[in-house]
Amino acid sequence: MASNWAKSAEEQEKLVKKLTTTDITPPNDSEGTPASGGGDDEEKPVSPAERSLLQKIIRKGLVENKNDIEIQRKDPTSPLYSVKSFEALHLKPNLLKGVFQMGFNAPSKIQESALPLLLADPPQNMIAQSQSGTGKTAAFVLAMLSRVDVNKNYTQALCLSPTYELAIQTGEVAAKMAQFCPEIKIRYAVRGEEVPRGTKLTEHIIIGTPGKVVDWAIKFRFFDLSKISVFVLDEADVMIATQGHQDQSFRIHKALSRSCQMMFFSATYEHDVMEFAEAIVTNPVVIRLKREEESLDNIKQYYVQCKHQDEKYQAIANIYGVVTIGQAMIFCHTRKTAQWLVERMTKDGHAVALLSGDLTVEQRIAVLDRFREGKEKVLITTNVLSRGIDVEQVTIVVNFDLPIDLQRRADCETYLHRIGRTGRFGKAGLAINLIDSPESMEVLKQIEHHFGRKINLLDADDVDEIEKIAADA
Ligand SMILES: Nc1ncnc2c1ncn2[C@@H]1O[C@H](COP(=O)(O)OP(=O)(O)OP(=O)(O)O)[C@@H](O)[C@H]1O
Repeated sequence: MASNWAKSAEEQEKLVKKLTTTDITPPNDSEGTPASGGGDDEEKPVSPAERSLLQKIIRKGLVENKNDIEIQRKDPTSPLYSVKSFEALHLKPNLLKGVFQMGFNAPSKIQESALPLLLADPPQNMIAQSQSGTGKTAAFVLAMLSRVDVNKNYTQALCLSPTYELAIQTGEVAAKMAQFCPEIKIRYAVRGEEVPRGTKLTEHIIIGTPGKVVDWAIKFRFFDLSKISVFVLDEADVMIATQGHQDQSFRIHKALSRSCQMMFFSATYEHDVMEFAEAIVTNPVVIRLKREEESLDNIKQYYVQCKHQDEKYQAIANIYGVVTIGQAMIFCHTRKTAQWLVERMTKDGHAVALLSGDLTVEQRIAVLDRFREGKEKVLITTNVLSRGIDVEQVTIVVNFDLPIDLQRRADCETYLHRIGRTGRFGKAGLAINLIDSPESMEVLKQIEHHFGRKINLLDADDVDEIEKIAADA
């Protein structure tokens, strides 16, 4: 196993070298200043757009959800039904072929209810909210692809995405789904894309960012907004978090025809998002799939008593040495600790990945891509960077430092998010907390008390025991 892990060490090492200094003395602030507390060790917060992108990159497949769909509609005469198969949607055969080619056997929960409405005649307006990964993008991409009439050579479907990268992600889904429909033409309206003055675009679908779409449609009239029959506003919650995007979206929306079908997607359901939604979408059907609560059921929790940072390192090395299945994530309090740990593990010949605020967006994507593909078994990160990103394939979570808030008390919400799993996973997980001071022991006690669950002591030298526990997880 160690050789497997070592295989990719070289590539990872290149990244690490860029990021770390040659000084590998243990940082003495691992339980020190909370990450949000300032200083040059502080991680910069990740923007909602970037978080959403990273989440998409690391995701392996559909996020399942056992909650029931909630549907509200103002017009009781609008048809409501759900489908259990893609065949039941009567798609164009080549489009259906593309859907199956992507490995989609049956509609996801949100798709079961959303797709019949999105494809209905007369068209229905929709506001849909469900957490990232539940199949929203695939749903509206399918709706756009089915609605366009390829005999008309002008733009008929428009999708607004908050950023360049998110628009590209959506475009890639559309290209895959339309792989057997070469007659459907798609164009990106994003930075770097230039169109000569006076051009009339003939692509059926445009996926772009609001600023570029305002330029192309309103300023230069490369396409006619009044001829758009499907308008999608994706990642609305991220959109409103980006300065100027909401106003630009309204400008675009104003130029659409009354008969244009409006679809509005968001991963969250806050008041400002819903206000935005209602201003854009008239007489909508609102579909909502609540996030499943995370829980500590099926998670085995342990702590390892260490005297100092070096012993914490040793504990990690022991765990790394015996774990042969699954992937692990190690959380450190500060960037400095994370970098120190990565450097030390790399020097000892272990292949580990570092997700750090020092990386550019492209580097972060590269790190997460490699981790998703299993090229590294261990991902070391700080909380600031990874908060809100679900890493489903991880079976072992190590808290090199326990999460604490500004008052240095246990941050139980973060602990639950790092360790917890929703019902969808079914399988067990393993959490190991490294304790090296009376303060960190106190934080552990607060966590135990908060969740009403005992966290057992584990001897990090007892490799047989660790092996057994990891194998059961
Ligand atoms: N019906 C399906 N069957 C199997 N996999 C699916 C299905 N629909 C979507 N997926 C896959 O599930 C993952 C999540 O889907 P999708 O990106 O559409 O979700 P999303 O809700 O739009 O997420 P986000 O909010 O991050 O955009 C993707 O990898 C996608 O290929």
